[in-house]
Amino acid sequence: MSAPDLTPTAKAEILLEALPWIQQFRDKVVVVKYGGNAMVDPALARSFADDIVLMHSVGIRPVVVHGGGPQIGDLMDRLGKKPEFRDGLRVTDAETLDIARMVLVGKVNRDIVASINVHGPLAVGLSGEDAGLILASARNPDLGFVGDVEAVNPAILDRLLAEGLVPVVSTIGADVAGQSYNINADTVAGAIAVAVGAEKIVYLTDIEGLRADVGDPASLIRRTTARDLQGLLDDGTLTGGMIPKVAACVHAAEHGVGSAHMIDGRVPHVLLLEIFTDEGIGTMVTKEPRP
Ligand SMILES: Nc1ncnc2c1ncn2[C@@H]1O[C@H](COP(=O)(O)OP(=O)(O)O)[C@@H](O)[C@H]1O
Ligand SMILES: CC(=O)N[C@@H](CCC(=O)OP(=O)(O)O)C(=O)O
Repeated sequence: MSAPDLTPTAKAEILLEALPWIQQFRDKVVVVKYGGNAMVDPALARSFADDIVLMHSVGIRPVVVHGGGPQIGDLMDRLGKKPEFRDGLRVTDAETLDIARMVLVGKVNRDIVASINVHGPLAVGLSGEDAGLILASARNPDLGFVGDVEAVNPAILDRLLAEGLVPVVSTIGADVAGQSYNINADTVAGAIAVAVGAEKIVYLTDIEGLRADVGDPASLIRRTTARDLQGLLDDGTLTGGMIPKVAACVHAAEHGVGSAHMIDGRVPHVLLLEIFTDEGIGTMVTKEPRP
């Protein structure tokens, strides 16, 4: 049913349903990981920007961490390079690092900042190299310039948030010698959520949530705990891009982030449905079981 079909009372009830959630999340930091697969449609990109601005307008402090895997893949194709992944991570030689940096920092970040700032001067784009935000180290020599998050220095984010701005972070980090690394965006989002003391982290992806059986849409896991997910990671049930995502949810939930969510970024305004409705949406991960 579209909004004009609702009675005035029904419309008011929908708005009122948001009230306790607005109160609960007021002044809290919510990290939103915007996956590359969830940003391919321009209408969805606009609905994402609307949701971030609405969250900000009711006093939530969003931090956007974005991916761009498919967009990096597209430019690699155009340049005649073949993407290769191991356990969900892109093997990154020096040329691929340049491509990832150009696409993430130079294109995807700019597009997100621009779409948020249509609503007012709110978003500031930065990469993990800015103001020492992400100290990286080489993850494994076989993967080339793929980084691990060694440490997050959240000072620049704290300053931007204190100014009422919305940081939009690209996931390139640097080591102490200034060497850049390509870091999986799910991993960075989890580490940033822990470092800024976020109340919640939300992953927008291209599937409705975590499935117990990837081939069976009816097997959506609505609620789970960090411990149960660690079991899935250890027994090899998860594949591809879900591995870093689930590992990051476990890390966040075990290090003080109230809840981690995996939701379907292909659904317009899915962020609002997750944050401001009673039933939520997708998969919720907490440290302890919740009713
Ligand atoms: N158990 C699982 N439940 C849901 N998705 C899974 C699972 N295992 C693997 N996947 C895959 O993970 C994909 C989402 O991860 P990824 O492609 O890295 O997205 P993003 O670009 O949002 O980070 C899904 O489209 C799905 O194909
Ligand atoms: C090391 C590594 O794999 N880095 C990722 C960074 C982008 C990313 O994570 O994007 P999504 O969130 O859209 O998948 C990559 O090169 O694709």
